Amino acid sequence: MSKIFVDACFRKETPYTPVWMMRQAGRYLPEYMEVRGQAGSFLNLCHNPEKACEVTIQPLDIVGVDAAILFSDILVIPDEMGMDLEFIKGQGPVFHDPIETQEDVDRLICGEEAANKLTYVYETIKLLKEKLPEDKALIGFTGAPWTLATYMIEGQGTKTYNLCKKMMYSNPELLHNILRKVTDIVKLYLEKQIQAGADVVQIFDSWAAAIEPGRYDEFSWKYMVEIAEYIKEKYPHIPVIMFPKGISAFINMDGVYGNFDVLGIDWGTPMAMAKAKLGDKYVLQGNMEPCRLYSKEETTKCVEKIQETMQGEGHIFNLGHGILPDVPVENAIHFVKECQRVSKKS
Ligand SMILES: Cc1c2[nH]c(c1CCC(=O)O)Cc1[nH]c(c(CCC(=O)O)c1C)Cc1[nH]c(c(CCC(=O)O)c1C)Cc1[nH]c(c(C)c1CCC(=O)O)C2
Repeated sequence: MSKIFVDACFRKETPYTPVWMMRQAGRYLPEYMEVRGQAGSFLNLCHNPEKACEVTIQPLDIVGVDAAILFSDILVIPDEMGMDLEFIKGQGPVFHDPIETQEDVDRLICGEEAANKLTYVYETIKLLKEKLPEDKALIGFTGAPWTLATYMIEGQGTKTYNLCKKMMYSNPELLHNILRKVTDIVKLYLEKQIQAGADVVQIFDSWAAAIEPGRYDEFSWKYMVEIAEYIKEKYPHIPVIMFPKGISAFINMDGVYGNFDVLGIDWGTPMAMAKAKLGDKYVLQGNMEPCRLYSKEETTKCVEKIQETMQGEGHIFNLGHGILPDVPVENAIHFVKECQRVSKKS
């Protein structure tokens, strides 16, 4: 049976434009909070294939999205490289011993060895393949090397990225050594997700906009393209989605290149501009401002506007970044229904 989401990634005719939401499995769902409570913590939930499978499926049943995204986190990679991830309430993810020197990089577990430690992710995917309806696609994912490196160097989330940027401008070789190690693991990680059953993969570069546009290729995009091309060469039937958040300047400079299928557009980039520059080359995914979800009227207006721009051609509906924890579930359901309604072909 064909999957509408995979078809749309390859620009094939679909009965309507499929929709999913970044962070769709998460805290806005009371059902998620209940399972997380049973698991004890967010990381325990990631490590428990049965429960991770359950929360992956929740938004399909409750909100009606057209694809599932594996429940995990981008930071399980540095965790398994030996960096010891902790999620601290009110603070977010923390690595207590961030990377400062080449010796720190040399200590990291790399390649196959690190990728093989992520067995709980592959087990979750295998379980999901048994449980998901045949017409729903399963999206596997990873963080982009740059976004992962920001946490590995800063030790936590940051507003200024000063430690990363100090390294970028004063010791770029060290930064490239980190990016190289992470890239090599990510290639294997995505490959193993595909072998376990992922139908599509997305690379999240959430902190792309921290890099000045003229240096974005050098420190992030070229590594993302290397990963995408590794996957496309071996698994051409698997769509690859790139999500470099906040790169309208990069789009404007025609800096987007590479062998992948779908480009995720963040909410700060006008869809019409992305379409004019790249709509012939890539299917575009996005891009409602996630806070529109606080108002059903604003949601409808935005969905209609995106539909008017994209006309159901080479498009996948999504938010322009993740859904926030305090969004009413009924508004998320409204968003999904509206996307399916406005794009339905009669
Ligand atoms: C930067 C980043 C992270 N994680 C992720 C990114 C890239 C995407 C983006 O930009 O939003 C990706 C991610 N994180 C999570 C998923 C699961 C799948 C899905 O999208 O539903 C995915 C794809 C679950 C999660 N990851 C996290 C939660 C909340 C944890 C909880 O239940 O308390 C979930 C559901 C925690 C997390 N994880 C991360 C942070 C900064 C935080 C804490 C901040 C926050 O609380 O939102 C790192």
